[in-house]
Amino acid sequence: TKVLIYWGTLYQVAVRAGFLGFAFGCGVLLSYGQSSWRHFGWYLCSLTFFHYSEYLVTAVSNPRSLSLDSFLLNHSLEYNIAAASSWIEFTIEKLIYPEMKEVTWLSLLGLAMVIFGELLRKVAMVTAGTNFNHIVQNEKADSHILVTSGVYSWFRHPSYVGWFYWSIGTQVLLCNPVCMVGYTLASWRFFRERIEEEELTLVQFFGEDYLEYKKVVPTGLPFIQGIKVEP
Ligand SMILES: C[S@@+](CC[C@H](N)C(=O)[O-])C[C@H]1O[C@@H](n2cnc3c(N)ncnc32)[C@H](O)[C@@H]1O
Repeated sequence: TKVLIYWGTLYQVAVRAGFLGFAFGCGVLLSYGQSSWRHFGWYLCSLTFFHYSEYLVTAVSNPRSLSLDSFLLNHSLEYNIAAASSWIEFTIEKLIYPEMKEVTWLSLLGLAMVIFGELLRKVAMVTAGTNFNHIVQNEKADSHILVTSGVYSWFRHPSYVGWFYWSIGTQVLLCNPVCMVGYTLASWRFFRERIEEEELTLVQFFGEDYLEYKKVVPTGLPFIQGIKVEP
């Protein structure tokens, strides 16, 4: 007998979505159990929800840019190392000093940061619509317009602000002191560089309009000013 197997893109999407849903379910079980891994359950839910919703919101707000990469699961080697480091830190500290992982108020603060960051990022994606692309565009599409409304009137980079606080929030949630510091430094440096590159292209695309916008609206990230322009 012949068996037809479909290995196309939709299958690949389903595998990732199914895996994220399964891991999210494990997170829910851990969260509601009485085990001391409860806060790790919250973390697992936060992480898998983030990656799943990146795909979902891209599908809704900018479907033409949708691809397997929209899950952001293969962001970078550094991103994967950061994730693995936080699991290792959590496990080691939990073995040596279990009380450290039971600081519920700190985990709740982390969860609040995660929810705030997640919401801000997704609101930014929806607000920018087709102007939002996971891959920073080097050439201006005809349809690309400058977005300055809603959360873009608070910050020039609301989705990066959201992701920044989300990432630190995951480590506050896990009560991981080493990764809290590490994530803050690594995310800050990553976004400082990313914003400079991105604003270089945005000034090329929108000229005076972007410079005016830049005068009025801050980046949203602490101590990051964006590109410097000669007067
Ligand atoms: C991953 S999105 C991030 C957008 C923005 N930096 C943020 O944090 O919300 C990157 C794309 O957004 C575009 N972009 C950034 N700011 C924009 C704005 N104010 N209006 C329109 N497009 C923008 C860039 O050209 C780039 O292709």
